[in-house]
Amino acid sequence: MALIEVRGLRKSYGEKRVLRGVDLQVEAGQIVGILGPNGAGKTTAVECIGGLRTPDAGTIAVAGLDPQSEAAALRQLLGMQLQECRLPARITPLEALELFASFYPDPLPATDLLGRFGLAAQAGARFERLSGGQQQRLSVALALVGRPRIAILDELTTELDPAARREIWGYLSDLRAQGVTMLLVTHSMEEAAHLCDRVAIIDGGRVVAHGSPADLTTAAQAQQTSFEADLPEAMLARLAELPGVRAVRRDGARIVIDGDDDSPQTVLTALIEGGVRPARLRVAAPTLDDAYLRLTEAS
Ligand SMILES: Nc1ncnc2c1ncn2[C@@H]1O[C@H](COP(=O)(O)OP(=O)(O)OP(=O)(O)O)[C@@H](O)[C@H]1O
Repeated sequence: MALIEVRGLRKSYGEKRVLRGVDLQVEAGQIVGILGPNGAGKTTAVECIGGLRTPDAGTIAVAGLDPQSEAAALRQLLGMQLQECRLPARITPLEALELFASFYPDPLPATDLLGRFGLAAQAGARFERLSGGQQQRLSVALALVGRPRIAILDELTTELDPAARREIWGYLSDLRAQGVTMLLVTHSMEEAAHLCDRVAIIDGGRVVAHGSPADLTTAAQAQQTSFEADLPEAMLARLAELPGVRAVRRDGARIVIDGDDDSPQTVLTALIEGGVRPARLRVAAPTLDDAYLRLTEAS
C-alpha cells in the first residue's frame, strides 16, 4: 500500500464543489508534485490529507492513519508547511523554531535550521519584519523541524529568489535521500521537473493526469517545429492539414507548427517536396509546461 492513499476525495464549500473525487497515491520515499490552475483545489486536497480540513466523502490514509480520527499520531510523522504562514507578528524565527521543536521528541536543532535556511542573521528579528522570502523559508523550516517522515509543502518557493530556491531544492533532495516522502503543491514546472518523481495535475476537481514528469511530457506529444520561409497562404493551409499537425501560425518572420512526435519529420518532408528550403530550422522538445497546458486545456 502507498504511504499516502487518497480515494474518491470530495469537498465542497457551501454550493461550490471543489474536489469531485480525487484519487492520489504517494509511494514511500517519493516526491510527488500537485499542479493545477488557481482555485483547482490543490490546497484543499493537501489540507484534507494533513487533517486540517474534513472531507465530505472519500478515504484518506497517511501511513495507515486516518487524518481525522488519528490526528495526534499523524502529527508526529507529518510536517506541514502552509501556503500562508501565520505566526504572531512579534515572534522571532528562533523562538518559532524552538516552540515548534518542543512538540516533537527528537527535533532538529533550531540553530542548524536557521543556518540551513539562510536565516541565521534574522534569528532574533520579529516575524513581521522579515521579507516575504524569509517568512517563506521559515515556514519550510518549521514544517521540517520535527524530522517528519512525510512533509507537505504548499507553494514552497513562490517568493524565493533563484539562488534560495536552488538551495531549498538541494535540501529537499537530501531529505529524499534520507527517505522522507514529500507532497509538494507548486505552480513551477521547473520545480516539478527538477524535484518530483511523479506529478498529479488537478483540474475541475479531479486528477486529470499523473505520472513522472517525463511520462507527462511524452504523453503531451507536443513538438514545435519552426523556421523562416516565404510561404504562400496555400502552403500554410496544406501544412495545417498534414497528419499529426495541430496548429500552424506565423510569428513575425517565422512559421511555427505544433504537432505530435512525428510532426517535425512530416512537415520537413512536405516542405522539401514543395520545393521550400526552410531557414533557421528549429525543433523544440516538449516541456512540462507544454504538457501542463495541453492537459489542463483538454480537461
Ligand atoms: N475556506 C473556504 N471557504 C470557501 N471557499 C474556499 C475556502 N477555501 C478555498 N475556497 C475556494 O475553493 C477553491 C479551491 O481553493 P484552493 O485554495 O484549494 O485552490 P488551489 O488550487 O490551492 O488554488 P491556488 O493555486 O490559487 O493556490 C477556490 O475557489 C477557493 O476560493
